[in-house]
Amino acid sequence: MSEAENKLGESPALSELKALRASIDNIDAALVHMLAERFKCTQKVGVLKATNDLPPADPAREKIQIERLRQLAGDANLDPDFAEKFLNFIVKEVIRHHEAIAAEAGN
Ligand SMILES: C=C(O[C@@H]1C=C(C(=O)O)C=C[C@H]1O)C(=O)O
Repeated sequence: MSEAENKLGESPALSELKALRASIDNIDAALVHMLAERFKCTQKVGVLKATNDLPPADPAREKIQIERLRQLAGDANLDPDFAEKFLNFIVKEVIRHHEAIAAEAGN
C-alpha cells in the first residue's frame, strides 16, 4: 500500500483514489501499447529510408506534426508546450533508431 493510501484509511477518499489510480493504470497500459505500435511503424520507416538513401530525420515533416499536435492539444485542454516536448522526446528516440538502422545497412 502506498503512503497516501495508508494515510487515508478506510474512507470515501481512499475509494476515490483507488478508482482513479485504476484508471491511470489502464491509461498507462494503453500508452505503452500505442507507443509500441508507433515504434513498429517508425522502425519500418527507418528500413525504408536506409534502403532508399534517405536521411534519418525529416525536419519538414516534424514541423507539420508539431503544429498539428499543438492544435490538437489546445483543443483537448492539454498544454501545447507539453505536447510538443513529448513529441520531440519520442521523435529523438526514433531518429536514434533510424541512425542505427542506417549504420547497420552500411550507409
Ligand atoms: C518516422 C519518420 O522519421 C522521423 C521521425 C518522426 C516521427 O517519429 O514521427 C518524424 C519525422 C522524422 O524525423 C518519418 O520521417 O516519417
